[in-house]
Amino acid sequence: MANPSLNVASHLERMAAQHPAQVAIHAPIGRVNADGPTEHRAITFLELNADSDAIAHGLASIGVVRGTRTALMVPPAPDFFALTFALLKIGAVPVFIDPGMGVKNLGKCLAEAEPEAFIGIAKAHVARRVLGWARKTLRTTVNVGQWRFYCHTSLERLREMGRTRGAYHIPEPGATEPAAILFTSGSTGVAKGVVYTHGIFAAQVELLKATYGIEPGEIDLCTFPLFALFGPALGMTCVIPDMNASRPAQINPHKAAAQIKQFGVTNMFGSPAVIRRLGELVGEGPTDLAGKPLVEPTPPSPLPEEKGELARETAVLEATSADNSVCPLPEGKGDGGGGSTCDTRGRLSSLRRVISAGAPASAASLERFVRLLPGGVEVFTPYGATEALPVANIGSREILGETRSLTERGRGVCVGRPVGGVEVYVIRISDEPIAEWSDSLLAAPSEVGEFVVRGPIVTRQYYNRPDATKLAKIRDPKTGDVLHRMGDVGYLDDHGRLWFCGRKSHRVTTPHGTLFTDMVEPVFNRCEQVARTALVGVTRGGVTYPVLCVELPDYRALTDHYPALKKRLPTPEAIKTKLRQRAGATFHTERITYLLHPGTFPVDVRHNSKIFREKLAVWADKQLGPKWTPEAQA
Ligand SMILES: Nc1ncnc2c1ncn2[C@@H]1O[C@H](COP(=O)(O)OP(=O)(O)OP(=O)(O)O)[C@@H](O)[C@H]1O
Repeated sequence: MANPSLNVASHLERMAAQHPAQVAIHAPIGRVNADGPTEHRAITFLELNADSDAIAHGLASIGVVRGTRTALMVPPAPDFFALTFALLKIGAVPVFIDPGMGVKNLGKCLAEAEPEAFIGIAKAHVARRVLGWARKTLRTTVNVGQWRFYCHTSLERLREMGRTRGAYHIPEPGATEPAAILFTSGSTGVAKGVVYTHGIFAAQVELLKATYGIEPGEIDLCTFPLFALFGPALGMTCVIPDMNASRPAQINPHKAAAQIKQFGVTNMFGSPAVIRRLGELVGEGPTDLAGKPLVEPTPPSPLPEEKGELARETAVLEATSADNSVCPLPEGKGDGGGGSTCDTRGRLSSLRRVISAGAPASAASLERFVRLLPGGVEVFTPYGATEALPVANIGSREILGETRSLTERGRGVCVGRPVGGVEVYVIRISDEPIAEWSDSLLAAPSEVGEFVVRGPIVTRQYYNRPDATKLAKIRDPKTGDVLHRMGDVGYLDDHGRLWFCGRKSHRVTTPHGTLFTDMVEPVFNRCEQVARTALVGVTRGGVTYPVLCVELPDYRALTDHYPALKKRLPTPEAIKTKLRQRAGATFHTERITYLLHPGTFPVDVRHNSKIFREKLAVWADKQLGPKWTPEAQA
């Protein structure tokens, strides 16, 4: 007996049968108007389902069949949804790669994924042909458009071929049958292709529904392409934003707000970069890349005053977390040049929840953004990775009201409690493969170790990367389960909450102990004289020393906003004095050397937040010179 519910595409079929007239997609016609409504094309569930059926028939007749790996390079517009569901219905294996990772890496990923078919817009085909992407394995190419464009066929032709053939019969998928290959963002090396099975997609849909209480009929502004698939599967109407999906940090917040208001959007999936940009709607001037408002720099203050500063911040925090129902905009900052929409007309009052995934979200940007939301509405920041998502969940109320102040004291970043059905263990840190699970691997309670995840959302392997698979997976001989090593370090607290302390590969092992990036950097990041910091290790004579690279606020934006400040910017020495004061207040940050970085840090293009610490370590090493040691410097 077929089990269609295991195939995510069967949710679309069900919605088309039960709610045929409900809109599945609102796609803007042309650019979105930032000041008011925009004309959108509405596609109902019935239409989307019929379109994906027609395309599925067309694809099958040109040889794209169950198991055919198919690279899909199409922006998240209606065709993307129809094609994704068509491929899933067939049982073909779509390969999703983020074009934002750059042409060189794209080529490597495509070679590794060995796609047999390639469906893309004309631009993607030009790149494919010029750069020879996947030349060895491709058999079938489809141009997304009216014309063939040197491909075997066009999407329009496929539609014509399948239009009269009715529903596509979805074959029964096995729970472990590959459903898609999704690439990681490649922030610690070349991106890896993660093999998703039908069972994993089905579990993710159920977990997202249960964790966030998402109901059919909700309206979603989907600014995160990976989640675009889940909108229709959860019965939500998807509003397509006017943005480059590979550059979420460039989203125009006013356009997003206009769409939220036009459609009464209730749910938003987004990356932390989107949350930071939407926070600008509060209208209090520019923020740095960590989402902190750029404020007038003050000269370094002595330690006793810092205690007062902490108390002041705590009071502000408490006030914020107690009541976010009133938009605390200062007088006169409402509709100024910044175009604030945070007022009685502009609050994003239809939103019921916001889900920010993919990278750490800074507390500062959450703090700003929640001021745009109705009272009681939270921003959730699920923790997870392409290989296992979601693993844990926490909301902005708990972060801003409690955990943030501990983060700033060096305790790591709280990423919440494991979601239902997912178990998280902490094992002793090792860089070696671990073939079999055993309880003897477990770290001591509260010791920082590597997170290991067990559950229905855990993927079992990377495609074509046996070495990476060996390093990341552990088999449990008792149950046959495959557990995933997150490559992240942290610990569990007494309340069962996970505290993320950084990437395992970014830890700095010194003779005085091991330092973890996310236990060190937040201590310094709250200094207003810095934008972000990044901890790296510099090795001299076999000894590794901790070095803190410091990114300064964007002083140009700051002085544009506060011209009077031009003459009062802090000197490098003043900044270092401030950092030293901070370090002295926390036991594990005392022996650090500071290095001011010119310009912005190298970061991932997608989120603008995953710092390439490997690159910074090389830079720091060069800056300090071969003869440097902290002792010699002193
Ligand atoms: N809520 C969160 N808080 C802190 N970090 C997070 C959160 N969510 C995700 N992350 C970080 O993002 C990582 C997962 O990102 P992703 O799967 O996109 O690939 P990547 O790990 O960045 O890339 P690669 O594995 O290729 O280096 C997690 O392992 C974690 O380090």
